[in-house]
Amino acid sequence: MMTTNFTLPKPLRRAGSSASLRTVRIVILGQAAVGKTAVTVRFITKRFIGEYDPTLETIYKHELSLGGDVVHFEILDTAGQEEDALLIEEKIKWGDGFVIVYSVTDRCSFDEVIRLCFLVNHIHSVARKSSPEPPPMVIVANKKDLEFDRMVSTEDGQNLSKGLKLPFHEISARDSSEETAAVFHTLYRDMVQALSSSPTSFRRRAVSKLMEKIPRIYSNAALGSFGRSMSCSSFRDFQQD
Ligand SMILES: Nc1nc2c(ncn2[C@@H]2O[C@H](COP(=O)(O)OP(=O)(O)OP(=O)(O)O)[C@@H](O)[C@H]2O)c(=O)[nH]1
Repeated sequence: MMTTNFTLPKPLRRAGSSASLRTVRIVILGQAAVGKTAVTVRFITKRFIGEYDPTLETIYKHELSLGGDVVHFEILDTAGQEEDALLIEEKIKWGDGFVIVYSVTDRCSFDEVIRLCFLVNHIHSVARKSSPEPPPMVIVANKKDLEFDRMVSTEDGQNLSKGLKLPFHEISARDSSEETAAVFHTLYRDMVQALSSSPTSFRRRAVSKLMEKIPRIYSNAALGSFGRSMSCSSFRDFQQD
């Protein structure tokens, strides 16, 4: 299991247990070919794998030790092409936190970020009336290694993130496992903070059966051996009802 020196706010640690287990659901959004799968697989396996099936939509399950907690990530890597509004709504409702990816080599993918952020905020504000705060989100500018093909400056990305009041990471999934992991650590930290300020914000709601049809891959399987099935508690366990 991978470990990191990530520090959690103490009040959220489960009393009496040294390593608690929590489940976080993350949805990766962004236009086609911006590197959503590359970012997800880089985080989970620390490897960069060049080509993937663009149509394959997957939920990756991955366990990681962060600041003394065992965190069970469920990461939905969406297919980037235009799709059914109902389907995207179900996926957004399913998620607790969101990574919105664009490519620095693709101006259209950058323009799409605002629409996706508003869509996430809108769907969550309707679905989770009890929690008025927008859900945790991170903006990711990927492919920064392709400097000669760059169409979106770092400053453009920073200004967008300031305007939307969201964290911003410019990364290369191809070149850096650390930069990629930092995206998920930031999001996880914000999810923990959101939970402490709004304990009902991660209450699970019923989602469509369509979500059950998305294939699941356990990180151990992605690494070449079959993963264990785990029985685990979820973020709900940390709500103080
Ligand atoms: N140079 C470079 N290429 C990258 C990087 N990240 C992804 N790619 C490449 O970009 C292409 C698309 O990557 P994917 O991860 O399949 O993109 P996606 O957003 O999941 O695409 P869809 O599934 O079609 O939505 C592939 O050829 C990757 O190898 C990066 O950081 N640098």
